[in-house]
Formats: sequence, C-alpha cells, structure tokens
Amino acid sequence: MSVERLAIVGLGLIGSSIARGARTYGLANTIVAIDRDPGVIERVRALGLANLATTDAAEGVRGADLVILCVPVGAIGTVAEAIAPHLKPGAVVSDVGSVKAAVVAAVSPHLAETNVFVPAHPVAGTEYSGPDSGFSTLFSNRWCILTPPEAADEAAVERVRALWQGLGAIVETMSPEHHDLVLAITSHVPHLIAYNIVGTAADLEEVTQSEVIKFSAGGFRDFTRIAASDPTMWRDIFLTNREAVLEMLGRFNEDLSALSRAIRWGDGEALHELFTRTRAIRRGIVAMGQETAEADFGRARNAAPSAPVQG
Ligand SMILES: NC(=O)c1ccc[n+]([C@@H]2O[C@H](COP(=O)([O-])OP(=O)(O)OC[C@H]3O[C@@H](n4cnc5c(N)ncnc54)[C@H](O)[C@@H]3O)[C@@H](O)[C@H]2O)c1
Ligand SMILES: O=C(O)C(=O)C[C@]1(C(=O)O)C=C[C@@H](O)C=C1
Repeated sequence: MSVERLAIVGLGLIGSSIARGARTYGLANTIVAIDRDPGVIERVRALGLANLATTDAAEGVRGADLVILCVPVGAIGTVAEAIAPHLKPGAVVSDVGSVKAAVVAAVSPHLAETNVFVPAHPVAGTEYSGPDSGFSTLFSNRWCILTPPEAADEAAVERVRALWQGLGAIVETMSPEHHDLVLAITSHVPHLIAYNIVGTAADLEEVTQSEVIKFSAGGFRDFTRIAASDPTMWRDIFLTNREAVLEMLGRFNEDLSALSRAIRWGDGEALHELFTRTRAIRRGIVAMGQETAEADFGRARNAAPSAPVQG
C-alpha cells in the first residue's frame, strides 16, 4: 500500500531516513519535506530527498494524505497546531516522538475529527542529527511502536502500519502510558546514565579531558557515543516523560545501593549472581537479533529513482 502524497515535517535523522526509505522502497508517489530551518531545506534539495521542499508548513501539508511529524517532542504540539487548519479532510497525522502520552495530549486537541492521529515511535536511531545523517535502512528489523487510541479508525492505523512495515520495521501496538514506562527503562534512563557518567568523568579534577579521550577505548567509549546524542531531543524527552523516568530512576537507585552494599561487604556471590543474569540477557538479545535479521518481512523493495526537486 503506497501513500499518494507523504508530507514529512522535520528532516533530521529520522525524517530524512523516512524520506530516503519511502523513495527507495517505493512507499509514496510524492514526498514533501517541511523544515523551519532554511539550511536543512537547502540540504534536502541538494540530496534529492523530496519532490517538494519548503519552510512553509501550511503550504507543505496541503493535499497530503499522510503527515509525519519528525521534530523534537517539545515542538510536536506547536507544529500540529500550525498545520491543523491546512490539512485535507481525511489526512492521517502521525509522529515519531520518543515519548507518547505527552505527545498525544499536545497534538489531539488541535486536530479535526476527520484527521486521525496515529502516534508512532520507531525504536531506532543513532547519536547523529540532521538531514545528512539519515539512511534508508535505519528502521530495518527494528521495532516501531504505535499507540493509537482504542477507537481509532482502523484504516488510518493501517496506513501508518503499512508505511513502517514498508520501511522494514516490526510493528507493535500498545497504550501511550505503557510505551512511556517501557522506554523509560530501556532508552531514557540509559541515556541519563550515559550523560551522567561522561559528565562526572569530565568533571573529575584528576581525570583531565585528554585522559577521558585517551582511556576511552573500552566500555566508557560506548557511554560517550550515547552521551553525544542531541541535547534538544533529550532535554524534551526528560521534561515530557518525567513521571515514568523518575519512577524507573527510583528503582535504579535502590539497585545501585544494593550493589554498593555488596561491594562494601565483599559479597562476591551477589555480584556474580547479577553479572551472570545480565550476561544471559545480553546473549538473548543478540540471539534474537540474529533471528529477526534472517526473517523475511516480505516487503516490496523496488528502488525508485530519485525525484526531481521543486519548490
Ligand atoms: N535520534 C534518534 O535516535 C531518534 C529515534 C527515534 C525517535 N526519535 C524522535 O524523532 C524526532 C526527531 O529526532 P531527530 O533525531 O530526527 O532530530 P534532528 O535534530 O535530527 O531533526 C529535527 C528536525 O526538526 C526540525 N524542526 C525543529 N522544530 C521544528 C518546527 N517547529 N517546525 C519544523 N521543523 C522543525 C529541525 O530543524 C531539524 O531539522 C524526535 O521527536 C525524537 O524524539 C529520535
Ligand atoms: O542507538 C542509539 O543511538 C539510540 O539511542 C536509539 C534510541 C534508543 O535508545 O534505542 C534512542 C532514542 C529513540 O527514541 C529510539 C532509539
């Protein structure tokens, strides 16, 4: 099922990856790119990512069948409000925000009844931002979580599901609240830990900046990659998923205290037991990744030629 006219608002890592994938896998006849930054629009044109590229959101969404909001979580509501009067009746609106309940609350009040909102979150990304950092296979074999309201129009949900399956993602549906709780522990708190450990290391007087770089070949290097993620995006995530993050941080702090106690009292058995459990989890994830990588998702991968850019 391909979309006649797909509008993407925000052509950064995620928006530009959707544009690239939609083109490569033939998922949209016309792709419209909208970004408030003229420099981004210039890059979109140079890279040939869309048929039409504009900074004018009202003009960009006009006539679109599917509009995907790919801006930082804190800006999604404002963008929804700006585009709402210009949407055609029946146009489906979606997003890619890393937090769902706050986004639903920010977007839904602005949309007309015929413009169904189907929130989505592709659980795939990198520490890079901007239109040059995207790539068409970013979502391949990765989860995409949809959080539509229970009464959502099934055809609208299907349109969004089909797009993500076409991009290679494995689609799962859940409530926005459940999504936010799960992602708090699997994505948000880990990022906070990475930001914190890199900040702490950099602040230590005896560990100079150059030593942080010099000795970062091991585990610490993995933390520095995550801690290089976009500051605006992550500020918005922590401000909008506050309750779930604080709840998970509470659990995390309790477990960290237990670990400190085990170290203090020389409880090797407790340490060994935990490290054995966590190793099994990692090995399970790797094994599952291999399975999904081998699975055939049966998507049409007909590469379409790059379209001429207008506008
Ligand atoms: N980066 C990731 O790993 C990742 C993964 C999954 C989901 N997400 C979510 O995707 C969204 C976008 O993230 P990204 O990494 O692509 O960000 P990005 O910084 O690479 O791109 C965001 C783009 O949005 C544009 N923008 C910002 N405010 C705007 C506005 N009001 N109107 C129009 N354009 C505007 C910016 O100019 C920029 O080009 C976020 O909501 C984020 O939570 C990110
Ligand atoms: O791989 C990374 O760099 C990411 O951080 C990607 C990651 C994640 O935590 O898994 C980050 C935030 C998004 O909402 C989804 C994916």
